[in-house]
Amino acid sequence: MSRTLTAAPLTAAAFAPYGEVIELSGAPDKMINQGLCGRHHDLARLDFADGRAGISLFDAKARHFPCPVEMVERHPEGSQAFIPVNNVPMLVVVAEDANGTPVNLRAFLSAPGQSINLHRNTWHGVLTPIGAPGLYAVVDRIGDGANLEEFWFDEPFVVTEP
Ligand SMILES: NC(=O)N[C@@H](O)C(=O)O
Ligand code: NI
Repeated sequence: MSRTLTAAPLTAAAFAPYGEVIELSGAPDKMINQGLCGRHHDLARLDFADGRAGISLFDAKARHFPCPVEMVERHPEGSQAFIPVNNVPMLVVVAEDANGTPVNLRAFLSAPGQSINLHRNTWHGVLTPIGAPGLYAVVDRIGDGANLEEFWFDEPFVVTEP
């Protein structure tokens, strides 16, 4: 089985089974602040079981293509959003679940200005900036109990650029 994936440009439609792409698209839902700000409202489905939303900062090392992917993980108790502070693109790897095993991996490369929100319990690669600085705000669940399930591949996948 080929262990090479080619990253595709990230689009809301292609990513829909896994989460939302948070980006400006069309006119704002509402003008606020005396007409000086457009509000693009409620762009992602946040979901936190038995916990609360938290905002953290991830300062991640830069990666580059071809990029090995040794594992994917998921958060059974909550969604997770990655918001670039410096507009640095990220490699987003996601997969379907087959009875606890990730299958049909897909790789996307975000464009500057794009953020993502991963739906609860969705297999994904860890935050992977393609460039520096890899500073991202992360909105995810803060709460008790385990919220991280990892799956390590016997042989890494390798993701090539679009
Ligand atoms: N483990 C952790 O906090 N980070 C991961 O959830 C990730 O998706 O990067
Ligand atoms: Ni995660």
